[in-house]
Amino acid sequence: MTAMTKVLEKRNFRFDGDAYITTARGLEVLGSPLLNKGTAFTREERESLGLAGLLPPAVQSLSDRVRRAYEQYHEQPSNLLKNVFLTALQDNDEVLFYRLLAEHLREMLPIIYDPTVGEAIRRYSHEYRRPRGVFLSVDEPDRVETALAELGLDADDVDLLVATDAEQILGIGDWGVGGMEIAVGKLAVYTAAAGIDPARTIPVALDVGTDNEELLRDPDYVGNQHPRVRGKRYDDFIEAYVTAASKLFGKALLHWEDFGPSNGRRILERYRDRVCTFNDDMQGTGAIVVAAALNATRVAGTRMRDQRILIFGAGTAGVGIADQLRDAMVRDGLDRVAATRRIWCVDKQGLLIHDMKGLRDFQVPYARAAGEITAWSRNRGIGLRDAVAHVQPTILVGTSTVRQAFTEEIISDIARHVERPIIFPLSNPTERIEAMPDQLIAWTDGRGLIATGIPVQPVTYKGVTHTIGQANNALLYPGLGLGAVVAGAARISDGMLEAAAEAVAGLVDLGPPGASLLPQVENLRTVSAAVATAVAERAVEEGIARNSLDDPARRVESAMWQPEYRPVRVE
Ligand SMILES: NC(=O)c1ccc[n+]([C@@H]2O[C@H](COP(=O)([O-])OP(=O)(O)OC[C@H]3O[C@@H](n4cnc5c(N)ncnc54)[C@H](O)[C@@H]3O)[C@@H](O)[C@H]2O)c1
Ligand SMILES: O=C(O)C[C@H](O)C(=O)O
Ligand SMILES: [Mg+2]
Repeated sequence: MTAMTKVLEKRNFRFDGDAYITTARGLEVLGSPLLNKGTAFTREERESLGLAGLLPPAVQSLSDRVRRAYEQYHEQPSNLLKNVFLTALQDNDEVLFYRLLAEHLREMLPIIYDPTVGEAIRRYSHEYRRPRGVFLSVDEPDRVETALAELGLDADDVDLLVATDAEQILGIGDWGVGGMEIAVGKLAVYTAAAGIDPARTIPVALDVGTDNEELLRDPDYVGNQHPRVRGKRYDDFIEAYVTAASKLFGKALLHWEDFGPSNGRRILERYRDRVCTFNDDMQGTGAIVVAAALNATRVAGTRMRDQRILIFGAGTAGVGIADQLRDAMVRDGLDRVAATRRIWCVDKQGLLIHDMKGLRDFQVPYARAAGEITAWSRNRGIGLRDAVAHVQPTILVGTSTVRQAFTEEIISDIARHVERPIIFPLSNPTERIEAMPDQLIAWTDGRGLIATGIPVQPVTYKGVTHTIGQANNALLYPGLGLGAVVAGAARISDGMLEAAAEAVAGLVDLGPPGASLLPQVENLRTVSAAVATAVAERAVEEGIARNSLDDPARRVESAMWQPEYRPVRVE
């Protein structure tokens, strides 16, 4: 057998609905994280799979293994090492990893996902132990299809691919091949939150080089050590990826994560009508912010159509949020032009104005006419403070990556004009957040309606405990993905995003003072089930579902993979 035909062999197991059937024996079984149960293999399985001498005698249960793993987790001295420990656990025994995560979701989500994942991405080449996912290189566009085929998966074996080119990871910029960790982390959340079967997912690093000087100089860097490729070669590479993924896994959803603003938007526009695809930072974020804004306006007793919205940081997420808030105002009765005019964007060069230099194409719809602001002082652009003073926003969104940009002066100014200011500092990770909730609550004298991108503790102020919702796309994209998979959606429509946002918003009890605007992360499974059902129903209504669904809620429930050990039998 040649080396090539060997790597293209089919995966060494299949699932028959009840048990894994495998051709693997001995160490190969223990080295396969989807099959491995370690000390939980039964005596019969040990005998038939050639494991009898490879394991200590005790036969333990999944809960025994979870208990031990939890103790080991607590022995890790830092969040980064906890992340490394969990990664190793996932690479050893996926069921154990997901059960442990499910039982300690609130505690462990910030370790496998935001904010610790940011540190894991920075340290990727140094903490590197073993690969996970598929690494595609811009220098070898002809190998894209072969590389994806090397997993040995058939067309019906894959539901979902999460790909990143890592140009704008969270708010920490360009981290080259280390971006693989965000694809892996997003997929872990898909499984923990929505029960997407981990065996049916593929994380993909689209390695186009990096402009990060630190990585270019680092002898340990494991990615392509050259500057980012742009222009036609970049586009051809993305095209090769979409073509190969669609050819090999025709029904799979293609999720894009943490691209730079212009590439992210261009890619989405190019492929959104061609394949089932979405950009999480633009669309997932936009939809979760709509959910939080719908609930905030309910608490404030105001209408969506009456909001004045100021977006600070008009990049991928900021403009994605603007688009969906605009659509939400249109649904509340405004025409598109009037809705757009209720949104102001401030970026590095200040308030976006038509005649300014360096305006990016996707920012143009939100740029203000120069005539509109003639009365405003304009020496060196209109910064956030002046824009706030003139606009008096009812909703302030931060997607700028600028820590502490929302100052006491700015927030107090808003609080003087607006009864219940809605303030969402969404930049991740923690070191990038525009203001912490305890500050925002104090500066608005408890009237602010707050949601953040990172997980934060509740804030007690003058006797009221404010629970802070996590306006992170993690509350939305897993259900969106599951709904699309269950429906066999041919594409992801704006209607499906709207349905997802409304489903999330509808799950919250807004009655108690200080109530969170969004569901709590420990309820991720319930949230994702509701989102998936609403999304699948909408896909059917819009005629883009390829599967027929008589009872979408039941189909969603039964599609959810559960972290439990299944029998392993020999082929
Ligand atoms: N909560 C969520 O679910 C969520 C989702 C996506 C992104 N984010 C966060 O939002 C932030 C932005 O992400 P992105 O993907 O949109 O990045 P991006 O690079 O596309 O956008 C950031 C924007 O902020 C602008 N900016 C930078 N410095 C500024 C300054 N001093 N003043 C005004 N504007 C400034 C940049 O010019 C850019 O337009 C990140 O921290 C990311 O983690 C959060
Ligand atoms: O990854 C996250 O925590 C949310 C978002 O996709 C981001 O880029 O910040
Ligand atoms: Mg992101």
